[in-house]
Amino acid sequence: MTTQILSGATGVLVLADGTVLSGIGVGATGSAVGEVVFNTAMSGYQEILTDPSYMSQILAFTFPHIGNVGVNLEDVEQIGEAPERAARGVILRDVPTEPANWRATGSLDGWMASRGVIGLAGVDTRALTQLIREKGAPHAVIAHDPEGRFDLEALTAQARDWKGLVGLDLAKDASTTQAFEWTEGAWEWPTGYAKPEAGDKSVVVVDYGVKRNILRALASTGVKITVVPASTTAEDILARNPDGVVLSNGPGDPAATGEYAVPEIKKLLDSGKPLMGICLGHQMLAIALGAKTLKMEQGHHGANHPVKDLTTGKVEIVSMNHEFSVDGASLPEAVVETHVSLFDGTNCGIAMKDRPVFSVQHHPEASSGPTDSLYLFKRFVDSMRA
Ligand SMILES: NC(=O)CC[C@H](N)C(=O)O
Repeated sequence: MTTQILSGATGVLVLADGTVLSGIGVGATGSAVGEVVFNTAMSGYQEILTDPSYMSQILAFTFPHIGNVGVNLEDVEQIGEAPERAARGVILRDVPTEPANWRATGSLDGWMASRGVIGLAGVDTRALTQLIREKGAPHAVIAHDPEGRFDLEALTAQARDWKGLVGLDLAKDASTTQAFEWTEGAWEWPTGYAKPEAGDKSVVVVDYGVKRNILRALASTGVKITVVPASTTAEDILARNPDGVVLSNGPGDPAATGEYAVPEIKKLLDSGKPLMGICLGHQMLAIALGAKTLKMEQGHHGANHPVKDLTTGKVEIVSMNHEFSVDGASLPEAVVETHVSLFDGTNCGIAMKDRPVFSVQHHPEASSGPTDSLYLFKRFVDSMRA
């Protein structure tokens, strides 16, 4: 890969080893440091770019045409007013064209600029993806300057000095600081999927960086939802007398957030209440049960990942976004492995043998991606009603 900046370049990606990719800056100007990951989804860029689990990451889309339909305020966004709680950098093959969609309220470029998301377009994303596949997710700085002034040495040093995601608790920054009731945004349950009916049940969602579509999916079952901060104690959660607890997705290293979250999850387990974990919530539930988590060589980010449900034998195509995973070999006796990735065999789900407690690595709320695993919300709601 090149270490030269092409003439006329207004954006760069500088890796910790000194590799430089240059192209056209889009979105916000300035620079941001993070780990570069690639996402293979072909649609849903607005949902992906507002997923809090991408905090401290720079996202390269493998699909070349991103931004064609612009952005709209009606489609699902995973975060409201806190754009810093998501990916801070985006890498694109093509410069986004003028939006062509009757629902568009603006361009991707303008939306990124207004949210402080720095973009770099016109780079060889296939070569970048191959590099990530060979060497793992590199630490890097993405920078955009309309005048094309880049201090490559300083940017390389910044990338090299960044400590990375291992050991980093980001949930505390992604989480709400106040408990609140979620009353908005139930959607119509898609046809063809048995709709969970929660009746008068209530849940507490522990927000480690929760995607709004998890709340919307739950709201669609009729359940009463209280969202609480990541640092909430089990005592405070149980004092709300919920019928079940959801441990949300979120950014960062599960072992780091687990330092304060896992002792509380253990107490929630002792309460015997139904528990459902998603992604970071899955990883920390596994730690609470005695398993280990690892930084993956190849993370999973996309909307086309095959996962096998080992209890039914069915394969579901799912949305994925993770760089850490539960070490399937470390699962304790009390736990069964319920799902595995058909890409690399990594663990994608667990359940307790004797309690209504389960979790998955993938995203049943989709957003973006297919809805094959929506049944998991039904499994959870049914366990609260049982
Ligand atoms: N989507 C998530 O919750 C991600 C969990 C965790 N931060 C990981 O990268 O593995």
